[in-house]
Amino acid sequence: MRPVPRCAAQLEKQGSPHPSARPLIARVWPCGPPSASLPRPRTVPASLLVAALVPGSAAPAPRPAPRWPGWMAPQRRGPLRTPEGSGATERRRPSSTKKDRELRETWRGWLKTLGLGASVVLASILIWSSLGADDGVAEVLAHRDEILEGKFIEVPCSEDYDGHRRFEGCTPRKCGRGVTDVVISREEAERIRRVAEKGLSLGGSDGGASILDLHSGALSIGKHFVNLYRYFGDKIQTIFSEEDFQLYRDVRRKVQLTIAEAFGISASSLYLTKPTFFSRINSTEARTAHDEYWHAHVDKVTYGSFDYTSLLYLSDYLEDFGGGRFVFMEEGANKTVEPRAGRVSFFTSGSENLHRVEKVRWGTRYAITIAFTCNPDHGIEDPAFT
Ligand SMILES: O=C(O)CCC(=O)C(=O)O
Ligand SMILES: [Fe+2]
Repeated sequence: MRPVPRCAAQLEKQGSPHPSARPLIARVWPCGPPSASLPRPRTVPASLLVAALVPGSAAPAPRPAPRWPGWMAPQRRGPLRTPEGSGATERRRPSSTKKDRELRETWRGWLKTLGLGASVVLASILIWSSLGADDGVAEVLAHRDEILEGKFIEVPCSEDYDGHRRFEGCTPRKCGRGVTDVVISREEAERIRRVAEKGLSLGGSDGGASILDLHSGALSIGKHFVNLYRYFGDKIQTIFSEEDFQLYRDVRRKVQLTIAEAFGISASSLYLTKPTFFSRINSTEARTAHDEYWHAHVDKVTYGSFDYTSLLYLSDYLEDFGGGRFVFMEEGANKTVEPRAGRVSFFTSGSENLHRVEKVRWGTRYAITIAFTCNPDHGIEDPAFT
């Protein structure tokens, strides 16, 4: 039996003779990290956390082997031990011994304070790294609570586009990433989220990640996918309405204009490409590779036709779900986008924008992936109410 392909690259290798028969979802979630040199998520052993939080709970450090003369030296610095009540030492240096004791007490106090302070700092660092930024996040590009009119950061283009046919005036020469909260209203986001909810309520993955692709009809069900349009036939007309599809078209058009403006290209040179899908992610454990949405990937590698990727978020980070932030991965300085309903995040699809999604820890996260190609041969029509 042939192994189930996990991504476009594996599908190509298997050479499926009927591209339309391929499980579309196999192109949706990436194969895995493209490079072995990617920063690995940092995890903190629980024992370390406990040790840092509870003074004295750390396992005793192994005692160094006795070494002459160092190991014995501290004993000579202290007062000489004499039989109790003999008073020999006191008689010899009474005032200096009292001072010594006071000095030792003071030092002990200082050391205790210092140790406690260090433990608190260490514990804070460990908690922060285990709960929040699980892969060395250094900077938040877009906070959930801020309303960004348009933030754009240019980054040098990778060479990924050279391996594909170039379309001057469209294929990225200027690369980067942008976030805007003013293109799609929260009300529109809520309406489109309801479309996602009703579609996904017809199925849903056994694992934590489900998709619904209104163009191809792919819908996660259990450990598989069905074609919604074939599976539900005419009943689909009672589930979705023409307004739902009109809403998708409006959103797509607005996002297309935003991308064209940000990258200084004509909107008419961009074509919607596949897959375009709603995603619903919760904290249920993954059951198949299709549920593993968190791997770092490059969209141009994963999906092939993508030149510009956009994500429209339909729920709020820390209100509807925890974890699940989008992370642009950069050496030593990852950048996060915290999802917010109505927030559009867009970027050129090459490896200049290697990214991943943090695992969702609680709640449910909804988003739509809408991408554009410069190659008209890879363009698709808007999803339609058939
Ligand atoms: O949902 C997201 O934030 C990102 C999804 C993603 O990376 C993708 O669809 O390729
Ligand atoms: Fe992606």
